[in-house]
Amino acid sequence: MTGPWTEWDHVLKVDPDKDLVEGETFEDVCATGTDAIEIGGTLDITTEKMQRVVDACAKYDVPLYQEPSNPGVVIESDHLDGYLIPTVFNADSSFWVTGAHKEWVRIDGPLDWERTTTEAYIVLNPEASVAELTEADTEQSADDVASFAAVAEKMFGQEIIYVEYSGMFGDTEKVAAAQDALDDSTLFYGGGIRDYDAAYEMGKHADTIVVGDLLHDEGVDAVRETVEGVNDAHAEQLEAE
Ligand SMILES: CC(C)=CCC/C(C)=C/CC/C(C)=C/CC/C(C)=C/COP(=O)(O)OP(=O)(O)O
Ligand SMILES: O=P(O)(O)OC[C@@H](O)CO
Ligand SMILES: [Mg+2]
Repeated sequence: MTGPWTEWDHVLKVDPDKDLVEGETFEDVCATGTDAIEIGGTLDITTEKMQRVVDACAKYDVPLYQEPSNPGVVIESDHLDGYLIPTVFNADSSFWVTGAHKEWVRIDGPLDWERTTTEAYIVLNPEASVAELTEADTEQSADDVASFAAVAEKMFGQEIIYVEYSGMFGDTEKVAAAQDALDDSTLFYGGGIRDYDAAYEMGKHADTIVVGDLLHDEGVDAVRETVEGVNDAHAEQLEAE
């Protein structure tokens, strides 16, 4: 099974707990050229905040995905193309690998399986809320990261492997190592992409870059530059092939 993410170069992650830059609208957000919008964050997320973003983006044609940080914030909406559900491969407790998921299925199942896909996270910035929450073991060498990626694809059949540096620009060597370890899965990279050059640089290693805080801090023009950065990196790779 292959999903639409195999075609994505750029994902914009909208945090429903954070404001847009003054004067900007969700219409502007949907017109940045991003391939998909993922709605989620670690802290202070509610169904009301989720719903507000989904409703605001509904009439534009960019694909919309919810990325819930816990089962309690999942919303049902025809406007959503699907649900991207994190599972944190280097979390301290199995709760963040399969436990929260089991509770979700127990309480709300059977789920909308057709529209539900997991993302195998490898969390690498110890300062990020997501690392603190899941008590992730962020001390991972390039070899470790590559091995996690291989386990996720080959043993657990994960379609999306997500190297997560939320809040900081990561180590390109580790992202490249993850890419080398994968055959078919899509490699997402997220964290600290703030301009064209950072998007271009990570675009050389990742299949898809995820841009988050920049939208809330700098706004849509800065996001559009990151779309250009990753698109240029991928176009050059195609030419070189
Ligand atoms: C079973 C269900 C429905 C959910 C569980 C999903 C899991 C395992 C969540 C744990 C990891 C997590 C909280 C992912 C949320 C997405 C994410 C990484 C958002 C970015 O987080 P940060 O940038 O660290 O947080 P803030 O921006 O909110 O500070
Ligand atoms: O907010 P930033 O640092 O862009 O990170 C993006 C995303 O990977 C967060 O989950
Ligand atoms: Mg964040």
